Amino acid sequence: MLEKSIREIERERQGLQAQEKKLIVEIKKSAKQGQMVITSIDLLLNFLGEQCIDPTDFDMARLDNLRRIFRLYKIALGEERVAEVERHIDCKPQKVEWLPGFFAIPSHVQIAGSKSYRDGKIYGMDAASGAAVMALNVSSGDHVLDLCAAPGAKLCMLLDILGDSGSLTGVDIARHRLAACRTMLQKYALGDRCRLFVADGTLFSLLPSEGHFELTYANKYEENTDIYKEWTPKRSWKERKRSSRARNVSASQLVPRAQEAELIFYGPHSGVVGISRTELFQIASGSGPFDSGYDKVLVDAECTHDGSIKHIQKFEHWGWNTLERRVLDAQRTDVLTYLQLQLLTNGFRLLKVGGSLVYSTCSLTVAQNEDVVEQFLSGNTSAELQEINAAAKWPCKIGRLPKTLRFDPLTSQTSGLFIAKFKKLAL
Ligand SMILES: C[S@@+](CC[C@H](N)C(=O)[O-])C[C@H]1O[C@@H](n2cnc3c(N)ncnc32)[C@H](O)[C@@H]1O
Repeated sequence: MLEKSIREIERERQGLQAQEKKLIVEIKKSAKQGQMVITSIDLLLNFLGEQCIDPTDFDMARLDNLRRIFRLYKIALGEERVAEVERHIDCKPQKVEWLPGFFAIPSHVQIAGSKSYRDGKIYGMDAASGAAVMALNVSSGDHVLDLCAAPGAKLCMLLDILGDSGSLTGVDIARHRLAACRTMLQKYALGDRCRLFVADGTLFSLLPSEGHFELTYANKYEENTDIYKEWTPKRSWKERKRSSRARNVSASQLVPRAQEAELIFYGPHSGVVGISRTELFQIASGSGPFDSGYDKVLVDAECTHDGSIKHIQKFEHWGWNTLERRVLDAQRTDVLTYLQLQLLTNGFRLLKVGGSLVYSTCSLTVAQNEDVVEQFLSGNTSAELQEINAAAKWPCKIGRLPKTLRFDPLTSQTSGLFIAKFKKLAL
């Protein structure tokens, strides 16, 4: 009975896909014949055509059939667990050969209801996003900053790679999104070396806590309210009041100041436990360079998400008429490119000399990618674009600037993503 209805649903889905495909072909034909049937899908095709994707190849039905990708959590524990996942999702996952720990399954197979997912053994993550993390080349002991961290797929992968040394600081301006990120850390038990701040990444100024501070007997047991004890979801009344005061101040201004970064989570080995509030909130002032900056910085910037298949597919529910406002609006793009440049500049300011930064967006527009990179390079003489060595084996294209990379659904069988990597030189 159940099997029959699943089959029916699948048939219906395929029917809808075929209809949609026909519609797109018709739109293209009409446009070619000069009958101006301009619809939002057409606008999207034109928009993508002006960027990197050939609109004659771009078809929604094909995107819908792209494989679903998941990452095996704690791959160091062995890939034999794939057999267990296979039992739980009732489908044989295929290894993504160019990206360790990543597996592909057909798009109709859902992982969210499976036992492997519920038990925190796998999480859904696009392979291009995995590539952005790999490009950063994080090694054990690194102090890493993720400046636009929520909802946290890249943050989790970074922590997984980091293992049991170093630290990770996750920052995001959206409290509810960062709270979801905290839930994810707890689900996957990855939070040991992580601290999360609600803050504006364009102003964030806290350097990594090197974690030299041990929680002494005295400050563990004495009533010293200025020293961070082990994190507990139930915060003291005093602490709740302090953060609500900070929130009110930030709400009354347009953006929070760096000092108003609000700590919403920290693990026992994140360098927070045992230090005082004054020590934690020491501000990196000026434009650097700082000896004590971060070894690696990820700026996975806010963007129009036009390369994200998941995002574009949401317009089927939101209505294609909202596309112009949400994706194609030139004014919104201007605001975003300004934000992207500010995020990149501040992330780079907090980077150690010799350290690396990865800038990525899931937009395919030149304005949000190569143009931002060019502007940034022209104002930062200590920044050098770096070759991403691992990319030699990746199914992606070179961007419009040498050494930058572009993933797109057709070339890479992934969501769209732009990646650029920089090194900070001593001047
Ligand atoms: C593309 S998403 C990041 C995705 C995330 N890296 C991941 O892998 O799950 C961009 C994020 O930037 C955040 N954001 C937007 N403006 C920001 C700002 N000024 N400072 C910090 N984060 C910001 C958004 O709230 C959003 O969560």
